[in-house]
Amino acid sequence: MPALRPPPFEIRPLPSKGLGVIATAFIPTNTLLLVSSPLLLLFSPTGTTHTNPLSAARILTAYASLPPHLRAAYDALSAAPTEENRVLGVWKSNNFCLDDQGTVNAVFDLPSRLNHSCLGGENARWEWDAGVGVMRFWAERDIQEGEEITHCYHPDWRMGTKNRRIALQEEYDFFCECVVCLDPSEDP
Ligand SMILES: C[S@@+](CC[C@H](N)C(=O)[O-])C[C@H]1O[C@@H](n2cnc3c(N)ncnc32)[C@H](O)[C@@H]1O
Repeated sequence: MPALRPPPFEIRPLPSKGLGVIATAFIPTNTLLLVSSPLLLLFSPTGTTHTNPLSAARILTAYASLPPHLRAAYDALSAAPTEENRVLGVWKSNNFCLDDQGTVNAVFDLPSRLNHSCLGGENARWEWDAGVGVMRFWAERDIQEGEEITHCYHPDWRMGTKNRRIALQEEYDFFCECVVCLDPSEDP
């Protein structure tokens, strides 16, 4: 199934989140939102984790070998503020771990503009098609016009808002302002 053309969303600046993706029309559940090839794809036979990430040297070497148009797209992405090296900052902010073992990691262009929502607040999901080498994003539920399209960066975290925000800050370098964390009725 091809993704909708023109896409039913646009990238806009959002308060406290940088850029984000906003639906420009009603999007029914299970709509294919986008299909994207990696800008930078790295394999790690032993697998990566938060505490055992890819080495800076591997990321920098791979970045240096990118053709100029892919490097420009990579450079345009947002970067984690605590990384001194911007290439590493972009990797930290935007890399997707594409398999359960952490052996395939990649940065994409448009998928990088989707902000995070903690579990229950997200409305999109992705899959990695290793055979074709593309990521596909789908509407997880009906999305209303004007709603932000988000996915859950770390669905395993089922803890109170305070602890989840600390964990997100440690792993992803941002203070979460998602709908779940902003809901005063949520478990603090
Ligand atoms: C993958 S990028 C998402 C797109 C990004 N906002 C941009 O401007 O390109 C991840 C970064 O977006 C911001 N972000 C994502 N989800 C957020 C959230 N729930 N609350 C606050 N900032 C968020 C953080 O700066 C994070 O490092």
